[in-house]
Amino acid sequence: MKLKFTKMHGCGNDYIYFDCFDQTVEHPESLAVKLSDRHFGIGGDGIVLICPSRTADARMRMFNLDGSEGNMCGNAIRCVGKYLYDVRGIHKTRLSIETRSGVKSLDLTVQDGQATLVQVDMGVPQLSPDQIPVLLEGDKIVDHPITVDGSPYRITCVSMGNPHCVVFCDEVEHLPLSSIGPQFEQHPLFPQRVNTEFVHVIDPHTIQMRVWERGSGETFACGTGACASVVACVLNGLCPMDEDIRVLLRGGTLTIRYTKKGVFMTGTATKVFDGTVQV
Ligand SMILES: N[C@H](CCC[C@H](N)C(=O)O)C(=O)O
Repeated sequence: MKLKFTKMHGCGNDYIYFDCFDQTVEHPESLAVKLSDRHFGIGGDGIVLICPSRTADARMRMFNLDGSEGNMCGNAIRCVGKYLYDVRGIHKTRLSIETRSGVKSLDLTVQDGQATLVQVDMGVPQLSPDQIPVLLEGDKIVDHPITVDGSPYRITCVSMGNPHCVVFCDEVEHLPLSSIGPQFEQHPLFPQRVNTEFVHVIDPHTIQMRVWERGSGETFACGTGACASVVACVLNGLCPMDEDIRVLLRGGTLTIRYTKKGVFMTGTATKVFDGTVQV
């Protein structure tokens, strides 16, 4: 069977997108593993299905590199918004997209008939340990000491519809992420595994972040992770609320604002190419 796809990325966090309005994708879990391979497949951090929805303009499903289904993806949702506007011709600058963690609202900036910048209302972060989930006591987990692979770390935990653990570091460029990332991901404190952000605060309005994603490993950016990092910065008194914070990622920059109403993420969405694949 042949499937049409579009390769898109948000700050270098790249996925293979399938339009499921017109075609059916069977076994997305195994397809994600096969097609994400950067040597034997198309290459990507996973796959995303853009499906019809009864309650929103579209429904999105995302599958990590290992085939596991994520609840939410900040970089993918911006690309889905761009796809709906540019390709499916839904010419509204406010779009709603259904995810496994609820319906999200998007505001598009359009230039020359194409969506360039997308702002997403990412909702209110969840901080209680059972909602993240993390097996620790308390109403929130802020600057909490844990041991990972024999070394001490301090973690702040946030759910942005998916679980995140934020660790503050003096620098992130030289971190051996491929060895410490999996130790966090598989740590027994996180029964559903976890996405881990390593954050260096440059100044109260600028942070640098690297991420080890549950199910995909190190990616060039993580939208939900950037939001979780800014929430963690506010909880630790490192960044202000209600102001734009720039999050510098390996593949670009996202602007995050944490307000009482929720977290707002703004960033680009980029199409790379269209293709057809035999599956
Ligand atoms: N890259 C994504 C997150 C993928 C989530 C996934 N790794 C999980 O929670 O299983 C983002 O931009 O938010």
